[in-house]
Amino acid sequence: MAEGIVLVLNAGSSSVKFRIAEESGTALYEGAISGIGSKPAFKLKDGAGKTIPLDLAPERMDEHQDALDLLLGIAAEFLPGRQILAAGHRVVHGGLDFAAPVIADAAVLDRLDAFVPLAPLHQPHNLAAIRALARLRPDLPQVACFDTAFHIGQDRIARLFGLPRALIDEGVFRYGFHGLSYQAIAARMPAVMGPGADGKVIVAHLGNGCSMCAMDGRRSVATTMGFTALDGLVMGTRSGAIDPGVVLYLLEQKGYTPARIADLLYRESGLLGVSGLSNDMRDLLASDAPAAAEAVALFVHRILREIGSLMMVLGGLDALVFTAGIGENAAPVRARVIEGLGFLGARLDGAANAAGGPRLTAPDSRIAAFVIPTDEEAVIVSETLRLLS
Ligand SMILES: Nc1ncnc2c1ncn2[C@@H]1O[C@H](COP(=O)(O)OP(=O)(O)O)[C@@H](O)[C@H]1O
Ligand SMILES: CC(=O)OP(=O)(O)O
Ligand SMILES: [Mg+2]
Repeated sequence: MAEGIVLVLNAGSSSVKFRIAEESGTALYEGAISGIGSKPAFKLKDGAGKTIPLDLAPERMDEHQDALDLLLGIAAEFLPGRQILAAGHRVVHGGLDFAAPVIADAAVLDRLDAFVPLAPLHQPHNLAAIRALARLRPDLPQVACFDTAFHIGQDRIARLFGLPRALIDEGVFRYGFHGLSYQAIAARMPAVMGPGADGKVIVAHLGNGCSMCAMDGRRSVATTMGFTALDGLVMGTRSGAIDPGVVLYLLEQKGYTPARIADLLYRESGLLGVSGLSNDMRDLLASDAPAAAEAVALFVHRILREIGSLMMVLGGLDALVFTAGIGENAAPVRARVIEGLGFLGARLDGAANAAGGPRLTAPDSRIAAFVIPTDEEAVIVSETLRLLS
């Protein structure tokens, strides 16, 4: 009998990234459906990364359900006779309740609804994709894999805010995110870094959302994101950490509504807000506008400040790992971060950095730096199969 396949979905606000994998984990196809709610675009690649030209996308795609319909059609057309065994999903917020992947049945979905306000850019779409697929394929086992789970073993002190105990007791503390990415990196680190992988390492996930994770023995000991994915670094459209007094000022002095403030902090700030130009690091690096340069400078400055903070939690720093869209591709950003650690003995290897690594530092560098491409989808495939077996 032909091997079954696993469908992986990483649903965002207007897009669904997907992978179709063998039971062995080998990727057969992957891609993204973007433009949900407007004009859809469809990208498909084979397992070797080669683009497959397709003219399938309809004129309009109103809902995630339409995207999933399209995806199931693709699976049937390209993999005739293959049975879909399960679907695995990235779910950004699992709160305190979910420390490991679970079968996402109706009762679990109802509990996960509670975290929608804490991850408005992600959680509603993650859950919508699971529900849409459940309507199309009610018998298909669906597994939710959480971005918060990797951080759950952190010391309690690393997770507390200095807030009244009653709020702490109801779960207002630091959860941290990008855990599927950090899990993928932690698994790859020994092959790329050797025994140093088990030392004191800071992983910088710099994508659309940005965070850093301090790892010791490849376990999370602290991270820059907190109760929500707004905290920490400057991101594409999110502010990162700001003085909470700014929120009070907007509410009390400027009459902003909570919804207006949420839009401001999640969608209009970060690189986009500071540059007034774009949320895309490529555009900013190519621009000679002073505000674009300022946005990039702030992005790097905030990374360096947070490295300082995470190093103190680790009690030192052996290595730095860059990953995700900016971390994997933006050599000028990596160079500025590594040069910022020069006083600690970090020595950039400019040619290696320009070539994309994996090692970015000279042999005599006291802190090693690497690029390791992330693979959230691979983690979801293996977790989904593990849960089902
Ligand atoms: N060649 C590049 N140079 C600089 N930045 C890049 C490059 N390629 C991608 N990026 C950045 O990576 C970001 C997307 O990161 P990615 O990890 O794919 O995001 P997500 O998966 O969260 O949507 C883009 O917004 C862009 O700023
Ligand atoms: C949690 C988060 O910020 O995810 P992303 O980077 O995919 O937006
Ligand atoms: Mg991402």
